[in-house]
Amino acid sequence: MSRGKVLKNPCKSFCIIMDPCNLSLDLSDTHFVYDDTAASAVSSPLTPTSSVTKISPTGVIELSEHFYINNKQKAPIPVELKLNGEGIYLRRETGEVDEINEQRIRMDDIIGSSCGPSMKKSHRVSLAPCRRIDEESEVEQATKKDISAYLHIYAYIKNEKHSMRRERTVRILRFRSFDTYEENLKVAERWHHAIRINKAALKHELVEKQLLIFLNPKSGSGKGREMFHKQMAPVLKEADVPYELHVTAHYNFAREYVRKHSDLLRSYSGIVVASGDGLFFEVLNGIMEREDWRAITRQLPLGIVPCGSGNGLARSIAYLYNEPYGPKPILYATLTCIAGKLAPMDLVRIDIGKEGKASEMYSFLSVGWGLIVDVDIESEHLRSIGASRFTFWAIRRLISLRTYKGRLSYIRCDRKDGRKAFGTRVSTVSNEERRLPPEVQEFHDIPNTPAGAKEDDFYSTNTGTNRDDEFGDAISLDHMSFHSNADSWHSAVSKRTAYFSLTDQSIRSRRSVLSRLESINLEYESRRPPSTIPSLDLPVPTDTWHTEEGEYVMVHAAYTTHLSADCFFAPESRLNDGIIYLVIVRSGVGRSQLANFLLGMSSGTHLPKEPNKYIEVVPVRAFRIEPSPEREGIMAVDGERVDYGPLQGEVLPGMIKVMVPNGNAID
Ligand SMILES: Nc1ncnc2c1ncn2[C@@H]1O[C@H](COP(=O)(O)OP(=O)(O)OP(=O)(O)O)[C@@H](O)[C@H]1O
Repeated sequence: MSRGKVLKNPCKSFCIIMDPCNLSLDLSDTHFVYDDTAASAVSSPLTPTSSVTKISPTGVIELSEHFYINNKQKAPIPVELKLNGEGIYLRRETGEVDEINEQRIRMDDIIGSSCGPSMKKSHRVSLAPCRRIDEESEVEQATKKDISAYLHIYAYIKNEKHSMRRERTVRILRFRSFDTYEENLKVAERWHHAIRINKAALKHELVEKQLLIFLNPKSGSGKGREMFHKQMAPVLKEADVPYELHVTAHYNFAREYVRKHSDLLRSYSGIVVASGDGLFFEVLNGIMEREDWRAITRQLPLGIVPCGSGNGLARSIAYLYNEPYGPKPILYATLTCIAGKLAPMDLVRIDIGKEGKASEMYSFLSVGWGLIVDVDIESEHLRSIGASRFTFWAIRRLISLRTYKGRLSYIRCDRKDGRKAFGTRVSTVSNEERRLPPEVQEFHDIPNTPAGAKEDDFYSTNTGTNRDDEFGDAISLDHMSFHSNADSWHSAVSKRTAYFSLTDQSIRSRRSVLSRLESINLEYESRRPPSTIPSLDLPVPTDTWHTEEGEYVMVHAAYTTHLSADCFFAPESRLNDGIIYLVIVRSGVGRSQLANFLLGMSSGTHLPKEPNKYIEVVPVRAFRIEPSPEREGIMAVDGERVDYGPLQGEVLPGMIKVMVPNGNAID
């Protein structure tokens, strides 16, 4: 919202007609409405002669109309109202100079509108779900007493003073220029329709499909249901977003649903998880177990509404788009999920265990070994005391500090090279322009930068545009660098071969071998994303990997900025940077240094600015942890405990699409 003139007399300003910014969605009376007819003219209704409608070449509808703020004490105040693709512009036509006389509400901030007869307070409360409005009797009532039709426009505007808050604002337009309610309703519906069309133009589509929402009634404080009905459902209703709600009945309920549902793409416009990070992990892995995982990850966006205890992903998304998180994270995240904006996000494929006990999973948040996961998992039984369980247990663990021996390997990747390393630049390159190295010529789409173009022209940006080919292209480039001298790389679980390459010796009938290999590659590709690193059974190459052996207090790999709402763990991380931040704390670190590290995690000041012998952060694109078997410990993926033993992770850049707020991502 921008204001044209300095407010000198706020009492007379437009704010008198605003719903009082009530974030808890108490839909209390709005005392003032904009009438399309001045009160003095009601006895002889006027047809609004000033109404103007235009349709721009892009399909955006422009409407303008004069309204009045009727005031018992004073003469009606005329207000000019314009609606276009940018939003709503209001100008109060008054000669007085000591008042605000302009307002703009951005289309991005408007979530929807509704129109109908007067909404009495009791009916407004009925925005809460499960309550039915008897529309006929309402219309009858309205026609008897009030032939006006009302349009409610709902917006959530960033507070100018506290930009880290959004405030609910309702504008009510009253249409009563005509003799009957039906005629007035038609005019109101024209505005309602125009808002819908203009919002859709902003999203570049009119989404008619419904959202699939999973709600974990047990997550966080266990008030998931109540939070949904009080904070999410009213916003979805105001935005007129259709949805199908599934309350999870048990562990893996959501995973099974997304894995088995035959046609997710045709049924839903996106999946929203109203829960903690644990349920998001379930949904993600359910998708990756599907045959059509590639289509789903490209086309079906995932959203999260933080109802859990950790909420690292929701906090990271809000941070990266400079959006408020508290004091109403559920409300703000719901607004994010209906904003219609998507961004690619990296995943990390995790391989665990060897010798017949191998398993794989897809992670979006972190992998932990040592101190942080010990504190998190071991204090699980103290959940009832809330967030202070972490402080309590961290102090305990600082006093009796444990260290773990093991081997750590990784492929280093500088921040500025994160995207480059994976070749995500290539999706704009056509097949004809792609040049292939001799050993794989003709059957792998390995692209190159076209002549004359700068490499940077092809790097993906973090703007959330649709880059459907990102992941596929990333695989191709990696394949080029890793597979040219091998007959095959085995997948980490070693049951399947992820990718085949072709050496000169193996070519007898080039065409037939090529087509056979092509089909094998396609088959495996459809089952799972190809691996670019050796399986856990095989040693890592010494030329591209760095390996060290030692004793560690912890090793934590993070790929979102926040591990939980109050743990700002990897401040440099971006949703789609292709980087895993490996934070290593080595044995020998002083207790005070460690205490400062733990205390600094909430503000992101825990990582040393200068190279440090004991605490180090390394940007990598793949890592392997091999704990020494002599001591048992805890390992966790996205906060969930996994089998203790060898584990490796490899980043899959831009693998899924997530719902993000309107506005630009931070650099
Ligand atoms: N009805 C249910 N009963 C028991 N467990 C469930 C149910 N629904 C989901 N779960 C499981 O509960 C686990 C934790 O859920 P979730 O992550 O949503 O909450 P949380 O642990 O409070 O939050 P966070 O992971 O952010 O700390 C998940 O592994 C999920 O699979």
